[in-house]
Amino acid sequence: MRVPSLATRGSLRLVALYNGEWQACRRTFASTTTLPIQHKQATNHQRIAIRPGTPQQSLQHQQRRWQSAAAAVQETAVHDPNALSQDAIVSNLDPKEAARLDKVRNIGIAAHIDSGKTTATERVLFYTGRIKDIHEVRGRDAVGAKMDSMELEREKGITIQSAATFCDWVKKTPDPVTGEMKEEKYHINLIDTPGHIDFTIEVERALRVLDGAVLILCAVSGVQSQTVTVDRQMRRYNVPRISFVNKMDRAGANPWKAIDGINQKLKMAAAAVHVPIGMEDEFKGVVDLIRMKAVYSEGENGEIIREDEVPADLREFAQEKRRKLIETLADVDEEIANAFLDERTPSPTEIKDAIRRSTIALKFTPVLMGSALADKSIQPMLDAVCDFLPNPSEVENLALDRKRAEAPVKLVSYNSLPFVGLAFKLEESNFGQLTYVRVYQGSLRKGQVVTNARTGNKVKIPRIVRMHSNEMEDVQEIGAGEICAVFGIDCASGDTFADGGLGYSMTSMFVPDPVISLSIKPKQTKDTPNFSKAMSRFQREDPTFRVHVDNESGESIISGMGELHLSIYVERMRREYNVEVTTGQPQVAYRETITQHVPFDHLLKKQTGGAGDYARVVGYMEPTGQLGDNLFEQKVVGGTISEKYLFACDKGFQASCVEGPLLGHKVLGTTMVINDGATHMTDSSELAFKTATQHAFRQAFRAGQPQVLEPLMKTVVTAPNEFQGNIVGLLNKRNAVINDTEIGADDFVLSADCSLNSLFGFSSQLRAASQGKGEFTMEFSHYSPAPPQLQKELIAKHEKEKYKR
Ligand SMILES: Nc1nc2c(ncn2[C@@H]2O[C@H](COP(=O)(O)OP(=O)(O)OP(=O)(O)O)[C@@H](O)[C@H]2O)c(=O)[nH]1
Repeated sequence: MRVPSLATRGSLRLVALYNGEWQACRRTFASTTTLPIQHKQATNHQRIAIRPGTPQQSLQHQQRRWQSAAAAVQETAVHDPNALSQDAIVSNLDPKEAARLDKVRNIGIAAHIDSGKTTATERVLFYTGRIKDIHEVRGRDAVGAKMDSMELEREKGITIQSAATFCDWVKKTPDPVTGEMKEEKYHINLIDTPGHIDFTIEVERALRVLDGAVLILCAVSGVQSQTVTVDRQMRRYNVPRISFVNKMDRAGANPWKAIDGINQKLKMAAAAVHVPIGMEDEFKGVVDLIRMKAVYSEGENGEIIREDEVPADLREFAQEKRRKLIETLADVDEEIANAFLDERTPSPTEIKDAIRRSTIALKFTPVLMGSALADKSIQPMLDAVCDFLPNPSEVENLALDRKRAEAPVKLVSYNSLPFVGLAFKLEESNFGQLTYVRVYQGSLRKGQVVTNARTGNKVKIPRIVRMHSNEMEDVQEIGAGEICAVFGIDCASGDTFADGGLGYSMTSMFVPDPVISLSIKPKQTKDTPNFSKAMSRFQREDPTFRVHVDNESGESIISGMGELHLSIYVERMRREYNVEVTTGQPQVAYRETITQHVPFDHLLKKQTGGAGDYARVVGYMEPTGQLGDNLFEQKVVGGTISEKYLFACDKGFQASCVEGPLLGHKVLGTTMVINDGATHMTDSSELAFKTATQHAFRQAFRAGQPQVLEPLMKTVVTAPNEFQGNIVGLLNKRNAVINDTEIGADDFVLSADCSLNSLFGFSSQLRAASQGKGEFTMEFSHYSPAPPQLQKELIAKHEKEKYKR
């Protein structure tokens, strides 16, 4: 193992623990070393100490030393990742750099459909001075909210694409002793995400790159189906969240039900940090339970925040909820637990610190309350973002070092370290392709040359902008831990960019498989070039939107996450590319599998003059057990088939799985084992073994009691109670399995598993059965055998089409 780097120069000493010894680091500084190398016995692993120079040295001079030292520390980490921890670097950050990062927040707003994400973001932009007026989603002025910039979003009143913006929030806190107001300015990068599951990739990639999130819940509905999905996505990327119960002005608002939902359905410890003052149309503000102060939103747009004593009629209730908050914190935070055991009431600062610690540790979520539409209590939510969500240096981000067998390396949001950034979203704009980049380490400057880790291509960054919905602001440089967009780089969504020498790449986001597809073609052949352009752009921008040409019919098939998803692209094609298209019936992404163990012994033997084809494969096929990935195994003993030919067999198996024998859909949950065979001295070839395997696969598959599988969707229907009978009837007709029904004061929520196939046209029937008041969401759950009659029909139809061709 290499001795870690050692840097000593002037009075700056950088010492690192290595093999149980403290050693000073020497690297770039070796030639100018003026201090002797330090050797100290130490027992404490993972500690790095960087000591500043003497006070006589200029600040700038010291600063440079700090930066070089930190670069050396990271170099040490690269060679011996165990030599230091991120905490060590962070705790030794240049104080100026640490102060900058402390005031940066990268957050996302995510929630179930229509919970008020865009409306809340509009208020955030207004109160931070980014926009001059407030415009509503589906508002009467027909302008639409700032973050819904796409024409279709404004028309439909839904968010389709996530939109990024940034703002500065000046947090005002009274000094606990003097009562004097202290102002702190925070820089917030914010992404508003869509709620519809059809656009789930937008949430996925936003959460991949954000450090914290605001989970919005509706005060009437509480935890809803997509809240559960968003919760899952937040957990996937370890994103700490604060929760905001919105719509407190609505009739039937009940924030305590929402909090129960977070505790029970999301299994996340949650407690209110607010108590509402007034409810429904009497909602005026909140009691801050940490400081025990009433906070009113006043003025025409709630821009004036007035603090007062807690109203007398709420004091007891507020005390009870404060105790509940402390109790919940005691379960997740040791310091509060100790105070609780000592029967001591923790101070407001202790409570605040405990909320911050446990939120960042993903053990707790503080729950705030307000109403975005009624302009109430949004500023306290912004304060909570600053108080409880992490700054970029408090989040662990790893890259894989490809030069060292993909060993994980911790990235540090430090401007002077080599640059590492992740391209998480692509968008076509009037000025060319726009790539959103999260800078994890180092800074990115205009004109800088960076390397795409996937392709190895070097690119020069021609232009950097900060996005404000669809507007942009040019910047020369963007610091570590921030989000920006760059023009003129060719890449795919999820690519890592890094400074030339670094072989780092970051793991990308989770991309769900499409579940629905339809055939599509332009109505007029003259539109074909524009049609192709649109298709390739949409595919580049959205990894859940796929296009392929069907081998048999020659038709273009688009696939995506749901009917709405595909219909939005069809509509965008018309509006943005002037292409009218004809589409076929939506098709379900079926799968095929076998249900029985089948042995095979297949011989391919052809003699057509010259060298022939010879390959014999023997083995068996069987269900893998779960409907997961397919598996190829070779158990050949005695070398009857060489490695090279077995590799060809594997290829043949993989190719067979792409188009199943029943319907031409993908194969799932099938294992093929080859345990014997025969090879001919001259006639065997890789092609012969690949073909023989494909033949054997087809025959064995048909003999293995094959089945057509269809996607089952987790379906959640919400409607007024009086329509429950009608709706249950509708679902029964579709053979849905009803898992749960929750009856509220006005509405009921029904969860069922229903096949995607039987859900086509469901939305219009639901509307008819509930006087337009019912809503439903669906999300892919799992594959399950299709009903036998449907399987027969599908197979017969496929055979007929094959025969026609
Ligand atoms: N009563 C009431 N209505 C609200 C409130 N906040 C938002 N709304 C309304 O709820 C509807 C949905 O609001 P949006 O802000 O578009 O919700 P969203 O979560 O961004 O929607 P999607 O992104 O499409 O999922 C709009 O009609 C808003 O006016 C609120 O605090 N109170």
